[in-house]
Amino acid sequence: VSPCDRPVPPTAGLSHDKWEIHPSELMILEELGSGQFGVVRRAKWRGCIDTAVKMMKVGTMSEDDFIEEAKVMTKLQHPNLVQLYGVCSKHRPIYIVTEYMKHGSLLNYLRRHEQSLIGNMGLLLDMCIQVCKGMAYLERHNYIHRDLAARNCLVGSENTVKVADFGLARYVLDDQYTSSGGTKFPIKWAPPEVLNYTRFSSKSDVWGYGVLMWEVFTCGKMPYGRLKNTEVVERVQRGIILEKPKACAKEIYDVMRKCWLHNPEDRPGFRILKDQLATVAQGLT
Ligand SMILES: CN1CCN(C(=O)c2ccc(Nc3nc(-c4cccc(NC(=O)c5ccc(C(C)(C)C)cc5)c4)cn4ccnc34)cc2)CC1
Repeated sequence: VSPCDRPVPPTAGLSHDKWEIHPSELMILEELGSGQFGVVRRAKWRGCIDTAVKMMKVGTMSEDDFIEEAKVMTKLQHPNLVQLYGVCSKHRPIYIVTEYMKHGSLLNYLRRHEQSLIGNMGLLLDMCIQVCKGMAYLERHNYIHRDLAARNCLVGSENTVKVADFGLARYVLDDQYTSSGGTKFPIKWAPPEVLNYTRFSSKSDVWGYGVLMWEVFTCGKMPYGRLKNTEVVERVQRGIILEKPKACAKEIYDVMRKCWLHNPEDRPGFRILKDQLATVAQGLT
């Protein structure tokens, strides 16, 4: 049986460091995007498995800590999580090799397909439910994402949506990104306890999930429009929340609002959210 017909091993498989991938196994192809973190390119692994390879610019992350954590991340396997296949850590820059998602980020997908998506509440809700399932799996494994947003979810074939880069934020060295006062900190997706005490939890991920739902039902609008981060912090502290998107049914907005309850304990967990959204989805058909 050719390797291309065998089911994709969730990790590098055979070698004793099953999370270590040898660069010779990768055939690097076109660039998918880039940023201050480095470059992402599509690649064929072992001749046939489509992957995305993040080539992390030296100095952007604490590499040894990440490589240690990669052993845990490769064990997180769910249909709505972008699978980490392994890392190439014997050279610099290190490569982070994941499954390939052919339609790119959920944020760009929403913006590019707004015309065909805006009236389709059922499809938008299904995207939210897929993300919720991936997040419920992470919650069950006591794994906190720390940067859940539409930009960090990816779209594959048949409108599959998966959560990407879970936990990666812990290894970013740029304190403009990691500290809540930094210019790159995702303020608009952060709850009060993160803004004030950097207290991350699955319940702070739930707040970010509420904002992701808002992004989905506005087809990729920027939350709080052009408000400056300081103005958003002030509003969030005062309990002012995002308004209901036009294309969103009231019972869906009611779920979003629960994600934005001031006290983390009052917010539903992802398991509860999944059931509530499934109930709303039944009501729509
Ligand atoms: C018809 N359209 C044509 C245009 N288009 C594409 O070019 C396109 C197609 C597929 C793409 N797929 C992926 N793209 C990416 C990708 C692309 C660009 C940038 C990034 N960025 C990152 O991965 C990234 C950025 C920042 C950070 C920290 C936490 C350090 C701040 C961590 C990670 C990822 C990752 N992937 C992982 C699995 N699949 C993909 C991305 C783009 C989409 C389809």
